[in-house]
Amino acid sequence: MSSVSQQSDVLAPRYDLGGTTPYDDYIRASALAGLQQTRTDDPGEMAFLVTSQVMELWFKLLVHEWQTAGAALRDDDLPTAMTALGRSLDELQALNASWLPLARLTPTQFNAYRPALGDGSGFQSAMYRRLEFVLGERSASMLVPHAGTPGMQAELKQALGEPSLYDEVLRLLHRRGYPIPQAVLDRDLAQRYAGDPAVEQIWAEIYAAPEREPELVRLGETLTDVAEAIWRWRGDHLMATRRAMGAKVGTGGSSGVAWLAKRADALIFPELWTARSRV
Ligand code: HEM
Ligand SMILES: N[C@@H](CC(=O)c1ccccc1NC=O)C(=O)O
Repeated sequence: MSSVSQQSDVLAPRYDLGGTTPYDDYIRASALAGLQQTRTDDPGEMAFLVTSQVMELWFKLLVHEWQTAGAALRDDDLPTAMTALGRSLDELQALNASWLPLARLTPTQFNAYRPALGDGSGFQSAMYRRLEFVLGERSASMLVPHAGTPGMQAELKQALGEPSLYDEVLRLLHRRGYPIPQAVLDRDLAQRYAGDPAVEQIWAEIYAAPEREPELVRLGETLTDVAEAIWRWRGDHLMATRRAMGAKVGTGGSSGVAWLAKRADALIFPELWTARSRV
């Protein structure tokens, strides 16, 4: 019998690193571990704080993936775009799984630390807004809550003027000869894109003959997967909120569940959904 543990040449890791910690130099784990400052003695608050921070990190990574995908589409490099989009689907699954520690909060449990949140609200998350902007969900009014952090606001403002991931998809379709209306190509990038019947028809045609442009069907389906995962994140957020605080007013000043329900209803990349009725 030979198992790895019985081999005499098994090396233990280095213990003496000569006064440096290369892991920490790269991962910055000690800096990260210094960022969990709770405001109450309630043992449940840490789960709220860490889950929110974990989600912020996933938001950041997703923005990175979709920026990578957008830049690759601009270069007509579909393989690089698809690889980044594929990674983002796995990351979205992990993001959505991170609702679990908050999904069953009772109002009593949430109330134990809710007052310590003050006027803070996820509505004020700049990284979430950045994520929505890169997907094409955008409006200038969403810059207003970030006036208190001028650096973040400037970054968001710049993002508002850049093509979204979906804009890059439409431009790619245009370069491939699909008749994307000029008004769609020239539209004000700072506004939310509500969809266009001509673009809907183009997707319907791509889907109706999948053997003609299989990689465009795969792109459409991967974007649909992204849209569905975002819809799930919003739905899970809505249900966690409903369980934790019922119909109370939100710390951000909204009517809470009723406001979230309205936002959770909308689907991103609308034409990829409406086109299905035409195939
Ligand atoms: C028990 C847990 C949570 C509750 C009860 C809750 C509640 C709410 C409520 C009521 C709103 C509406 C705005 C307001 O008036 O405050 C909101 C918005 C928001 N929350 Fe949460 N939330 C929870 C957890 C989280 C977590 C973990 C995140 C992740 C960072 C998050 C991110 C957001 C975002 C991004 C918005 C704005 C959504 C939009 O603009 O459409 N929330 N939340
Ligand atoms: N809007 C929530 C509180 C909330 O979600 C929150 C508050 C402060 C900091 C972060 C929060 N949520 C998620 O990031 C509430 O009304 O209780």
